Amino acid sequence: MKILVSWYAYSNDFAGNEVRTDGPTYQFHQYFFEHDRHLILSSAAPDEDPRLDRLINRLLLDFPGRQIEGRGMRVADPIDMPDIKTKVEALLLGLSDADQIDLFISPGTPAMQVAWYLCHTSLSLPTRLLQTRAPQFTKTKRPELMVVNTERSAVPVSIVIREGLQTKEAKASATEYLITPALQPVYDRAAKLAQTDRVTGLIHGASGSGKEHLARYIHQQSHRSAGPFVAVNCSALGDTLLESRLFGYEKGAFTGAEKKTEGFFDAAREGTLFLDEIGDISPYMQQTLLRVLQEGEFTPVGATKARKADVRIIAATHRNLREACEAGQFRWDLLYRLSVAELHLPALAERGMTDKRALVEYFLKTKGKAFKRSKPLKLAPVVWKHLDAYLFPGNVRELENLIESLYVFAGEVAEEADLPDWLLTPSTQGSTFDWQAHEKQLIQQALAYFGGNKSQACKALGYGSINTLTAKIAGYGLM
Ligand SMILES: Nc1ncnc2c1ncn2[C@@H]1O[C@H](COP(=O)(O)OP(=O)(O)OP(=O)(O)O)[C@@H](O)[C@H]1O
Repeated sequence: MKILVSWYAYSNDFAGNEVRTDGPTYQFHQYFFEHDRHLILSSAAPDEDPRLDRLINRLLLDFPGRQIEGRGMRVADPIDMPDIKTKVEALLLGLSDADQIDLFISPGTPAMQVAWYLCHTSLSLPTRLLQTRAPQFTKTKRPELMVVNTERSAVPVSIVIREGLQTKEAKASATEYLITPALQPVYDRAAKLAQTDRVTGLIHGASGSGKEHLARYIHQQSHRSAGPFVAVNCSALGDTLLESRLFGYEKGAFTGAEKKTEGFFDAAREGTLFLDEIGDISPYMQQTLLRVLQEGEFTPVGATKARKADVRIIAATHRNLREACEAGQFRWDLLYRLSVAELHLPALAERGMTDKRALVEYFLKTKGKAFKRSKPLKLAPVVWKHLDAYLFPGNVRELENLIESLYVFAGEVAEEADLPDWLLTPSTQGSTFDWQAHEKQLIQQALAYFGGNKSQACKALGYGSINTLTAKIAGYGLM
């Protein structure tokens, strides 16, 4: 899909209240539009710009059948470049499935043009920068279209950003993050998010599935990596404590506030603030946080002046926040603010057998180093079978802890006796291993876990095709 994105020009696209047919937006449609969709941006709040509606209606009237949409970007100050950049970055990330995103840069303020330029050079999205030359400046007396050649323009900031990104790649080395095939799409998305400066991310995933790990990855890949990464578990703190910890407080703000204290927003300045279990915060904190996200400022408890928040927020939750919103427990407007870039981490059982085995190998290696073993621990075949059979409801953390405990208790080779009881299912215990009973039980467990969904069960069990699973289900009389 080919998408065109542009601001509209407040004066050049209008003469009074009338749409100008010699304005840049109209002329683009008249001469150059060959796109599947045009997103026209306005600095007003969504659905609050009658001029934008007028422009779109006129274009649709004169160029019927075109897909043209308006988007209110809520930019309070049209020359506030960092704010504009953050907002268009978020928008562009949401279009990341497009084959081509053409940024028509002629309409808009210089700050808007610079923001387009920076997005084009710093995000690895399929963007092109397009400009038009007005007819009065061309020999043909028709407007001309130009693709801006960014390779030849030497704007230092883009070079700094690119160099910055390269060093960060080296920093987040492959040994810290095991990116298995099932995780690749979510880590790819995370890497794109990392290239933006302040776009907020929302990570969904069950407990122990690696949400904080992924948030750290985004931080380390971003140009904020030189700054701090601060993680806060929101569910562990009540309202008053959470508020004072997040925003800090003034001396005397409440009983026990003996000296002015900085909060996590200060501690994470120029870095990333990870808000874990965001789904558990109270309605009061939801409202407070929404204000901070909207205004980019926070006020320490007891202070009268607000401070600029220079952090990227990544939130995480194990809850389904849409359902929580429907049930009236979470604010839709906060969800929309947080979920500019949503990332879904699969539970370990959904990631399939190959992924699980890769993780076991990975932790055997990394924990071997941590425990200063000359050789990594080996697992007896029967131990592998137990691990295959177990669905790890506690996800990666549970698997990691298990390998650690084996390093503590096992010799050079971990045997069945080294495994904790809870991991041994009755059919897998004992010296004469009954593989068929074991496999039957495994299939039953997987089907129950995935609510009868065969394709998910098939993936978790590591069978090559669903036919294999269907045949086994029939063979074991599990129909
Ligand atoms: N891709 C990965 N590569 C290596 N280690 C990982 C990966 N994902 C998770 N881990 C490890 O698994 C453990 C659990 O991860 P993490 O703490 O990020 O989970 P979480 O989803 O944030 O958990 P919770 O919801 O309970 O806070 C950590 O020790 C982390 O290092």
